[in-house]
Amino acid sequence: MNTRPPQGECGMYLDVKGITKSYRDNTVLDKLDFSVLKGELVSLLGPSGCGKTTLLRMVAGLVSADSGTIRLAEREVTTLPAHRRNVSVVFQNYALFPHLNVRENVGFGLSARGMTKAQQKVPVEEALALVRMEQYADRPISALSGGQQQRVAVARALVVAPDLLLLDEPFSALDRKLRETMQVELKALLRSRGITAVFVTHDQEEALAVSDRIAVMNAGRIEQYGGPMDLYSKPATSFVLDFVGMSMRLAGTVKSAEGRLLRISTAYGDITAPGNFIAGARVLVGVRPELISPGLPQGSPEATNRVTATLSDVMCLGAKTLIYGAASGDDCLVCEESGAYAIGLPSAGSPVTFGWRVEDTLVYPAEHRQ
Ligand SMILES: Nc1ncnc2c1ncn2[C@@H]1O[C@H](COP(=O)(O)OP(=O)(O)OP(=O)(O)O)[C@@H](O)[C@H]1O
Repeated sequence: MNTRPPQGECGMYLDVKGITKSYRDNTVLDKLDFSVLKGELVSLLGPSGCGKTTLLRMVAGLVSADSGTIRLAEREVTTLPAHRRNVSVVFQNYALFPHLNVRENVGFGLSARGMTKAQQKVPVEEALALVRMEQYADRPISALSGGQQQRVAVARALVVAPDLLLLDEPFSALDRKLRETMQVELKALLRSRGITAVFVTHDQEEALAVSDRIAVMNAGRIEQYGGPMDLYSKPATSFVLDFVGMSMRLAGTVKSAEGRLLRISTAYGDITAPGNFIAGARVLVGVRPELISPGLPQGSPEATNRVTATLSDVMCLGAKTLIYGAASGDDCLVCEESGAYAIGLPSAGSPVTFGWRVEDTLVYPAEHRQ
């Protein structure tokens, strides 16, 4: 159930404005703006070192900002210490207390708030029930699996009824299958309780799976902030194209520009694309692999692009097959077919044609920040 209020019915629940943070001459966050609506599940996605954890810890009150403001639930919290923000954090390593059992771990935040063991009983049992760990209440932490420890960490975070739940790579220590199960479970749990949460992850599939919106971060700034489909189908920058999902990527030079239609030369042939560049501009052409066919796509020839290369590899991944063409430099020639498409394809070394629609072609300036 989606308990997220429709946009416009409430103001920003978390509102981070103009945040800057430097360590000596290393600017980790650069005049960053970031906001979350009440009930939203948002991911901070980006490569290692881009500043995700620093932003999360700043919202939690564990790191101070050099400048800028943070408002949460209609309160200015910029200089409030962590324990006065009513924010819970689930850390990557769970940070459970090994000398306490499951029940004592979950009740820890309530003890810190002065609640007696008797007063804690009901909320702790409710929190354990939420994560389906009631039967483990008396177990020592050391006798739990990784997934069970993660559930305890979530129960401990939720038992204090936080205004905001922050999760720093919460699934990264789990194997792929368990991670996927936990993503589905946690998303359903947060939705059903209307909890506002911010996840930090460097895993784009995880961000796409769990989030209402994703903020893609690069070098201390947010490159794009939007819904998973928006980011995937309309990446605002070549960095987002690269970081979210796979893509065919070709370096090119604009030969001519007529209205909004560009003619671009690439190492594999000329193509046509919509865009706003002048002749001579160096560009990066991007196309999502599932929009490309090995051979001409359906439709009129004028509406299609076609490049030819030598088939270099075919990877059958079960539900889909990736077909690669030999490419030079940073170029990547790839298309995706559903199912075990490899049967009947020419062998490596044969020529292969990649075809796609003009309107599915994305064009960016060639230079971009790494
Ligand atoms: N206490 C600190 N002192 C000095 N530099 C720091 C400190 N904390 C973080 N940094 C630097 O800030 C930058 C951003 O770190 P941060 O942990 O926020 O990145 P991240 O995007 O979360 O990366 P990862 O995915 O690897 O955790 C890095 O260059 C890091 O070395």
